[in-house]
Amino acid sequence: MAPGPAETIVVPETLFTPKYATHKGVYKELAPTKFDAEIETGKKDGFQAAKYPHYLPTWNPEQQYPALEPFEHVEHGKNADTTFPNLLPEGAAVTHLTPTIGTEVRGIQLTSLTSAGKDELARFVAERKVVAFRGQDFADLPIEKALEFGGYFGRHHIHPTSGSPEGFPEVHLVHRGAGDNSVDQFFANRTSSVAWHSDVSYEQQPPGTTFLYILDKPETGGDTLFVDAAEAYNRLSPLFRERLHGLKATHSGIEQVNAAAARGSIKRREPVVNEHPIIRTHPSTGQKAIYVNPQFTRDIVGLKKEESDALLKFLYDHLAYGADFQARVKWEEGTVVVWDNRVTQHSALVDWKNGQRRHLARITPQAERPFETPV
Ligand SMILES: O=C(O)CCC(=O)C(=O)O
Ligand SMILES: [Fe+2]
Repeated sequence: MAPGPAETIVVPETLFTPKYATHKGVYKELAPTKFDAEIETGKKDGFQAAKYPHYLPTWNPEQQYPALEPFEHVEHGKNADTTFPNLLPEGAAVTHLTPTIGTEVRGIQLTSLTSAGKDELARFVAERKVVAFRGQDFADLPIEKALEFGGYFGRHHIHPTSGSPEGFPEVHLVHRGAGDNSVDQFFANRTSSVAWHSDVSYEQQPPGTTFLYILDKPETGGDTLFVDAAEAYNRLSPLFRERLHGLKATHSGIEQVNAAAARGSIKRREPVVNEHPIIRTHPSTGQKAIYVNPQFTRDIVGLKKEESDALLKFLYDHLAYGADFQARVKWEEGTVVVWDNRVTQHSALVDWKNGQRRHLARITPQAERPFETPV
């Protein structure tokens, strides 16, 4: 898909909370060198005894990037062999978790895939929505090699705020709970950790095939939930689908940057707001899927506030309650989970025993600008 004209709105600095103006200064006291030294000497709370210390998160305020430029995305799944001979040769054990979403694969190594195998991977994941590859050596690769693998599927997304391994801002890290009180604290003022979203949907070209791999896990808990947004679309009546066709919604990255600022963290880029179709088409399967999520979608273009809120609430509830088109992935050591952010949403679950570490790394190739095709 050729990218469309650049209509991304870059939000002026003046719209940030006043806190943001001071946070850069405050953050200087946590200059990366001191921070890194604390990690190395194991002094920083929660950073001791990591299995993968080179994957511990750092937030380097010197990582400052210009607005993302449009790029031409190549969808490798498009020309893939849909019998998957290179991805799933004889001997691969394939178990579907549910009829429409979720598959577990054992007996193959992602890192040994040829280009044809990677093309099939993109297509297989688009069809199955989320696939857990067990027994992988991926986490043991040098980070450059892991990025080289992921870079086949699209341009690496650099997250505006998240922690990343030192020197690799293209890797998004999830790290919580190591010897600290953060799991209990999490529930101090909320009742649930469920937060459905499609990653960074505010970007003009949000991610497609996405990789998340486990580095360290709690004894039990910390599963990840996924919902099949294409099946969610299929469940709607033809009349209701018709109402959704042609509508667009805004997706905003402003609040995420503001929240990071409020906790004294970094901003790698100015946040953006983009409009995307509410129903997007997958470029290789041609499936239509609901593409609004409660984390980043703000309003439906052209509707009044109450109308927009009501319609979005219906769609969010429909996705969230759809246990009959959801899958729950349990992490095992050596698991790489690959999902297609264009046709799914997901949520981490913070339900494990306080004090245990949960540590994952995400590689997030960007894909095409979302588009809608006629029915
Ligand atoms: O921690 C998880 O299970 C998922 C976190 C997440 O939303 C992501 O990595 O995109
Ligand atoms: Fe996510």
